[in-house]
Amino acid sequence: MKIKSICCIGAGYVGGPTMAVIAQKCPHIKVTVVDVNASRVASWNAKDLTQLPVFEPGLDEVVKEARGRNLFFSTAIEQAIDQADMIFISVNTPTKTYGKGKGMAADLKYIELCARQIAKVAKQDKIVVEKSTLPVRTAEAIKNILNNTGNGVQFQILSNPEFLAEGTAVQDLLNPDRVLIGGDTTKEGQGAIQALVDIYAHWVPQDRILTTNVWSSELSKLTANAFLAQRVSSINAMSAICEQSGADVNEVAKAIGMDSRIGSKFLKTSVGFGGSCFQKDILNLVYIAKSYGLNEVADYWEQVILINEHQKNRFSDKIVSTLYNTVSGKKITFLGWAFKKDTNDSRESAAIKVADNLLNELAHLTVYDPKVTEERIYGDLEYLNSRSEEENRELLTVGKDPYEACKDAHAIAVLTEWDEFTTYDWEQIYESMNKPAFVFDGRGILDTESLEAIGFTCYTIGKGSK
Ligand SMILES: NC(=O)c1ccc[n+]([C@@H]2O[C@H](COP(=O)([O-])OP(=O)(O)OC[C@H]3O[C@@H](n4cnc5c(N)ncnc54)[C@H](O)[C@@H]3O)[C@@H](O)[C@H]2O)c1
Ligand SMILES: O=c1ccn([C@@H]2O[C@H](COP(=O)(O)OP(=O)(O)O[C@H]3O[C@H](CO)[C@@H](O)[C@H](O)[C@H]3O)[C@@H](O)[C@H]2O)c(=O)[nH]1
Repeated sequence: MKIKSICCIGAGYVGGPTMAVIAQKCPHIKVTVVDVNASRVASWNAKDLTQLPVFEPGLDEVVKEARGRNLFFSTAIEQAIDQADMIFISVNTPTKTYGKGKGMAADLKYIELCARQIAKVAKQDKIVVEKSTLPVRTAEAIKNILNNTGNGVQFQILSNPEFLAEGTAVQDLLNPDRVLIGGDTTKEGQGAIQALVDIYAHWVPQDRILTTNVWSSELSKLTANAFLAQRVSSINAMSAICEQSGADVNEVAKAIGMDSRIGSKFLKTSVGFGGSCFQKDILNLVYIAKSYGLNEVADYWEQVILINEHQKNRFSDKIVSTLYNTVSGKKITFLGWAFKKDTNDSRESAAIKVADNLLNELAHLTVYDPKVTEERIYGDLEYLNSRSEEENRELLTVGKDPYEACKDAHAIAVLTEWDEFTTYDWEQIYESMNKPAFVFDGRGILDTESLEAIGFTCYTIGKGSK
């Protein structure tokens, strides 16, 4: 089957960039990305490309090339479903906040809504592709809904999880380690797999396109995230031992990473991993393990989350204990709020928890982040419900200029590894601060030796005292 028209439901961090790259690489395919969120769709259609709802290096160029040619963003969901041969479901699958599995299981209500909408609208056979990250065997539920329309339309369900990381989304999409496609072993299933393989083959070498059964594909996505997050928690656990023992976690990471069996990636210690995926997907895995009665397996993976919580708390505790056990009324400046550099996304960012802990101690926080909006920062805090909206706004201000933000601070805490933080005039910052002036580097990006030469007292995560 040759695909002429694609619809993607969900114009978020995955749907937008993924479809933009497919449209760029396959100019003969019409790609329509639809969303219920009209303002998000309007931002994707903005003339000024700096207003795209997702900030990703290089994305503006891809959108500029394809938008209006064969890439469209729209709220006309039914029309796009009707016209498409292939429909990607790329909606959010957050952790459930209610009922059975609350705080752990994936909330599949948006997925089910999509399946029902496709079932209602479709008049011709279609291939439905799970792009969202889903619990293993979700395709079964989607299939059930789609196969019970009674109108004779045939659906093939594929699993095609996305492995892009934010901040490098365009690079990851253009040059993926692998593309994973799971489908039925039937003739029709294999035909659907081939149709999707043919799309990716426009730019991805064939040997990097991996096909499996649906369940392996669904579970591989959760497994990949669990393994990646587990590496971060492992090195973060070691960072605590390094601080006590006088070892340097960067030296330890380098030493173990040179072992080709271990490898060097994902061994950078930090104030804790964030992002919309790691925590959500591991909790989902824990829930799945528990639902199969595999409690020991569930406990094993849950520990990755518990260490991550510990790391964030350890960082805020360190700030409080170093500032003579009280931060009440003291100005502390956060450099960074995003969960990693080069993204405007702050979902589950470690900064949120560290801020919440310090606000509980009545610290006065000023946050400067090059990309995260003020609205989003307050939104992140309000979501926690730890105090009233007014109290959050009283205790925390959002700075527009880093030098202004650091002025009169007792301490600076680096929460995100933005490159620009390393280029600041740190002497000027030092002059403007309260003394003693402290720097807490939660990302290990600053040159502590030169900061100490200026007069700062520094703490770097994972570095013991000499
Ligand atoms: N963010 C990432 O880096 C990343 C990477 C790989 C996989 N994933 C997975 O991809 C999925 C999407 O993640 P995201 O970060 O793009 O989420 P997102 O919240 O940025 O975007 C999802 C979009 O879907 C829309 N939507 C929800 N229900 C809808 C419906 N019924 N009809 C039309 N639109 C609807 C929402 O309005 C929203 O704009 C999740 O399952 C996530 O786990 C995310
Ligand atoms: O050595 C490291 C690597 C990462 N992190 C932190 O871990 C979090 C996640 O980083 P990263 O994985 O780079 O970004 P995500 O966009 O969350 O991407 C992950 O989650 C996506 C959503 O499922 C997957 O598609 C990607 O493959 C997977 O890397 C961030 O807070 C990072 O700062 C560290 O602290 N140390």
